[in-house]
Amino acid sequence: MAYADILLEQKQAALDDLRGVKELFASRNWFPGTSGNLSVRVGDFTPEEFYFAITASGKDKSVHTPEDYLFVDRNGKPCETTALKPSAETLIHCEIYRKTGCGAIFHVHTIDNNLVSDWYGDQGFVPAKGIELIKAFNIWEEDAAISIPILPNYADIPKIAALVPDALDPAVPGILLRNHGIYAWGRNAFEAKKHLEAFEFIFEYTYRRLLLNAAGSNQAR
Ligand SMILES: CSCCC(=O)C(=O)COP(=O)(O)O
Ligand SMILES: [Zn+2]
Repeated sequence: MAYADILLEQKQAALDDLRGVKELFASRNWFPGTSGNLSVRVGDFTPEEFYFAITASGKDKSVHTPEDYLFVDRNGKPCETTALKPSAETLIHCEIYRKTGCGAIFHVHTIDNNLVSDWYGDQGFVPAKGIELIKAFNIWEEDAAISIPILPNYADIPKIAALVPDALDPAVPGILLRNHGIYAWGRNAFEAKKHLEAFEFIFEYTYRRLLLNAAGSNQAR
């Protein structure tokens, strides 16, 4: 499918999804200092050809303007003539779409995801076990355990993007960059939001669990 074949209504639906999610996440302070980026895919998908709407780079994501989003292709190149620059991290979105065929990807920086990604950074994954919110990933087994991958936070984004395919776990719709933030995805904006919220719950739980464990061992001494 060529970009020109994508209907105006499909593009508008993607922009409406992005606007709603952006407003909600901004109200949670999930875009401090212009950080974070959001994308929603439009039209049909093949790994060789796909298109998505993504936030423009460096914008204040707590306000709405006519210059908040643009459409790009599978290589992260704008589909229409525009002065806007796609997110600096667009290539990471490209790799996630290409490998998973998902419909939406949301990236946020939070204190919890930064702290936990750094704490477990050397081992390369955050372990999570027996937390009810793991069910949000459609994993229903009792006392389920997952590992959330962590990649190094290179300044060179293509270098990070190259690591994405091998790091992905098909059962876990998210990936952390160490001391940077999380990318979470889903079949559509609803599911990507659900997954992101579940990850953030797990990170806050993990952080507080570590504090409680540390307090417990201090008391024992
Ligand atoms: C100001 S935060 C540093 C860049 C970043 O990590 C981010 O998520 C926002 O970059 P963008 O180009 O998408 O605005
Ligand atoms: Zn970022």
